[in-house]
Amino acid sequence: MGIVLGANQYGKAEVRMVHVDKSTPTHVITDLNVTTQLRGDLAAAHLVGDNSAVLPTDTQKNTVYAFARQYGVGTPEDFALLLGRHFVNSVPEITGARIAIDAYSWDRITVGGVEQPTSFVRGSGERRTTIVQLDGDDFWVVSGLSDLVVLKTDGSEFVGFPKDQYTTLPEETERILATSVTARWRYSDEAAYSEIYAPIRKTLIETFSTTYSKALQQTLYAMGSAVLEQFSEVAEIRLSMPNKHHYVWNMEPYGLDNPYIVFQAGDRPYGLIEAVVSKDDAPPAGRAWDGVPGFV
Ligand SMILES: O=c1[nH]c(=O)c2[nH]c(=O)[nH]c2[nH]1
Repeated sequence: MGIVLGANQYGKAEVRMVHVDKSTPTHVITDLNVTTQLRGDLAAAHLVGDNSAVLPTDTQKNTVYAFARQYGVGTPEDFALLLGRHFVNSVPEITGARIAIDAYSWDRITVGGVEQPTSFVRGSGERRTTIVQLDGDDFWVVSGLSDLVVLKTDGSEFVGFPKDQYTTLPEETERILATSVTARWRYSDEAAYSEIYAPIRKTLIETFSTTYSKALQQTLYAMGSAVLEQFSEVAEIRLSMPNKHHYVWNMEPYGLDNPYIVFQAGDRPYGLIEAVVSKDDAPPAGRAWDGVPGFV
């Protein structure tokens, strides 16, 4: 029997780094969670404990802080590319890298209607995300967001589904539609990451709102299509959307009616709707989706 080493990568997971840009009196805060993973010819490390090509994960962590100080951060995509290129050029045996960054939001505190330049309140749990893959000089950028929670109280139905002996769900022409959107998209060209993020997020939210929903599946597809139609740089978008069920609470035992006014917010289980939506002439994905969890 022979034993072989398969695919491997290593790095520092979840480096929490906060950068404050103080170049103007109105400070700008960037709060990141950075994961670095390197790959290449690391057989000697695994097979015989030869660490001559193993850039320590501790050094990778320090590089995150040092680069923030030396170069600033900019967009998560640009910072990930900066780090990845550095690591790929650091040790001859290291030929590839995967840098994943989640960005947490801070909103400015307003006092008496005036935005404070140096104090912040943590934003929603929503995160801006990026995963950058590098292989030598080649690179792939996936941008996205997660935990974008949206809800609508009208304009949603779910009817016409098959019924068998286990079906108890009533056909509903009125319901709350709510979800927590995780979206990731890849580009066909290099994109202006700082400019494109907010408009894509806005398109997702607006399409959720304006689409009359016959199912969360249809809403998901409409959201993905809208992004592809409006942004020529985006080749493909993947969406994962839990159906955050809201159950009409039965008031009959209390002798009250309940015309979709009072709901029980469900926790678990939840429907989980996921799809890839892409342009039919999208360039090949290459390594863009390698190791991206939580999608079809
Ligand atoms: O939008 C929905 N899609 C489903 O697939 C589904 N299944 C279900 O029970 N409710 C819903 N709602």
